[in-house]
Amino acid sequence: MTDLTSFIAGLPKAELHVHHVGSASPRIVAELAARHEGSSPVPTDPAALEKYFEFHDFAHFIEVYLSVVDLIRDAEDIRLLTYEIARELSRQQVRYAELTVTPYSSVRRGIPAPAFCEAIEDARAGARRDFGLELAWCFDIPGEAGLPSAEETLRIALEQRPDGLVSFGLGGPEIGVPRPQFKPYFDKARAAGLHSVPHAGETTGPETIWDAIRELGAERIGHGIAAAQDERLMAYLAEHQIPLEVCPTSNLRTRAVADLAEHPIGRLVAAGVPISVNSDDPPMFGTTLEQEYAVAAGLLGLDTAGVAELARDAVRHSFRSDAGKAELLAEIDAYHENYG
Ligand SMILES: O=c1[nH]cnc2c1ncn2[C@@H]1O[C@H](CO)[C@@H](O)[C@H]1O
Repeated sequence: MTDLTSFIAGLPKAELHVHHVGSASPRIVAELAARHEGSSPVPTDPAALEKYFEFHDFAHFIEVYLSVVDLIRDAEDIRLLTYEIARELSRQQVRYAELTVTPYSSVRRGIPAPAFCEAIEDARAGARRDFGLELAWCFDIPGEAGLPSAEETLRIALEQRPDGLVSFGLGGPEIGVPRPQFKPYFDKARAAGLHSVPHAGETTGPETIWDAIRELGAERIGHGIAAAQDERLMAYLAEHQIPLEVCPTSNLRTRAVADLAEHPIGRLVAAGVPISVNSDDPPMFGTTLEQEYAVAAGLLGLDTAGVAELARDAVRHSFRSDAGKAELLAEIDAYHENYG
């Protein structure tokens, strides 16, 4: 282990962009696939699963993602999945995580909204009790399912309003799914006190990010790497301190970027755009949050002080309480001071 790798491993962290089903470990996916063998294309064998998680492009990724979503059939699956995600995050010294969950997908498959919310909240209590990890939820609209899914996601968010819910998002494909159509739903979610965190500029250009800001009131942007193509947008993000949640390996694996060396993270940081580094769908992309910190450190030329600052930025950009932020920032400071 290099010095930087071991520094990253022990560093207390916050994770701001990680998808619920996309965080299912190969063991959990295999277990669920075995339970539903015959009715699902998802392989149960780990080597075959690794191959299944090789994506030709973003559309293929979403197709595979939804086949894994389809394995989750009841509230007990949700509870197990969420608790196991918390275990893995805490293993990486994650103290606070905003998990993007898509209640629409589960409710559509027959899990009632109250049972879904009860299951994630149970796991949240377990994560705090057993792992010292604070979980929060971003309820996202699966863009490919259109306006009915927006309506339903908003309804679930407002009617159930689980304690951990902090934000409202929009995921899935961007091509053919213009952001402005979702404005009424984001308006209502924001009026109810939820933060706005849509995906934008992952697979389409800077105009989608402008739409996310102007129409959806985005306070943070999921991915947003296309901002690097627009100087005026980068200046705007810097001036208004709208952070991007950057997930380098995800962009490589969905082929949003051809090569990590071409990843725009360096240009974004040089332009003063606030960023955090995140893992997105770690097992599906063969990565971890620790690995994303290492990748970012390589691309940005960071030493331990730079990596500690990256971890602080994620805390600062989070929707955690001020007291929670202060506690985690102090923990990062102490770790950095005492290291080595
Ligand atoms: O990188 C990503 N970009 C967009 N959506 C994603 C990504 N990873 C997982 N999802 C998930 O894809 C589903 C279908 O819309 C949603 O559940 C969304 O959360």
